[in-house]
Amino acid sequence: MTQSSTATDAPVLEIRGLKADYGYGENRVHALRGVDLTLHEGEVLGLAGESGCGKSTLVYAATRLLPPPGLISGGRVMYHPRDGEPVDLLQLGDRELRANRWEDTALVFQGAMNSLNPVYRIGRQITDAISAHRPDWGRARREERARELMTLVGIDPARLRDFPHQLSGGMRQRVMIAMALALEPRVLIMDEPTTALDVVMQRQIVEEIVELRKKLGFAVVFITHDVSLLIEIADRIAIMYAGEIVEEGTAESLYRAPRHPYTQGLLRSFPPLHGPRRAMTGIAGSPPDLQALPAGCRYAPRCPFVMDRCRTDVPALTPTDVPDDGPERRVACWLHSDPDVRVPVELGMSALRF
Ligand SMILES: Nc1ncnc2c1ncn2[C@@H]1O[C@H](COP(=O)(O)OP(=O)(O)OP(=O)(O)O)[C@@H](O)[C@H]1O
Repeated sequence: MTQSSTATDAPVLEIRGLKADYGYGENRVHALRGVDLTLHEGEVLGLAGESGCGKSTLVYAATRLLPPPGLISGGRVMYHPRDGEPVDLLQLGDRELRANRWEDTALVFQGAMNSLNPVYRIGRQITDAISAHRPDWGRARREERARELMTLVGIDPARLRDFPHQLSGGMRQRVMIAMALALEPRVLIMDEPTTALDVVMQRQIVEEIVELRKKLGFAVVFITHDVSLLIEIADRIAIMYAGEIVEEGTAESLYRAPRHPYTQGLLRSFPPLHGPRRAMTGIAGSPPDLQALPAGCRYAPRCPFVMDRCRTDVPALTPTDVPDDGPERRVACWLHSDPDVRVPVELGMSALRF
């Protein structure tokens, strides 16, 4: 868990009722089903869930980068600038949106390192990217900034003269992170930024991002399947299932007492990064087909604690019935929102220790 967080209570991004679909008519898939999520200034917010649960769709929709056939079908994404009134990113015109993008919100996506142009030197690619947003900066200033950025992500600035193929995968991904940080954004979105790298390199880069965040104070949305990694690096975690957030809370509280049976299952699917080894049991079954969702709770068919009500009524994401959890801790599960039902034993989660 992050020890010296720079998080504050001030919201930077407030996602409300966000809905997104893929395709039209009968083939339409509701990939986001009304997501509410707030990112606070300076925090690391982790987003976890199995493949296909909508993590990427959520961040691409929230930044208006959702590629066709994706379509936003409802909701608001309020961005709170440093000065001035909040704006709904979904209502901005193209010009305002371009200005917001990258200056305020930067994105490093899965496999970004492969998007460097193979025929240009790294230095040129960084300075070109800077000049697109800072046309008034002279060449010397742009080059100086490029050197600074390379140092920031732990690469010798002499490598600015290299072509992409002369750098390792980890270095290329660092270059992409450097580019994302070029304009000192307030929000850095990272969609599985280290998936294509070996585990040692993954670990190094994740640690560096957390360090940079402390130094520069930006907020991070970090997407991964690996909830154990998030427990180490995130301030808060949101768990997604079938296009919805099903649990949200501080990393510490989610680790100590995961409330949603899906969160419990995810935690048992990844080895903890520290502490004793334990058996990984995973989650039986697979996520539902988004075109044929079960009635009631979407997780009911896989849930070891399923009750009659779960098969008919959809649970809302609400504060839990456990007084110690506080209002920030929310879960969409009848086990925790119905006062007539007792919370099950924590499935031996207390055996998990760092
Ligand atoms: N181009 C597309 N066309 C149709 N449906 C899509 C498309 N992209 C995504 N989807 C649907 O949206 C759902 C959410 O996908 P998304 O990529 O957001 O999930 P994810 O949680 O980020 O998965 P991963 O971890 O594999 O990246 C998927 O289940 C899929 O059915």
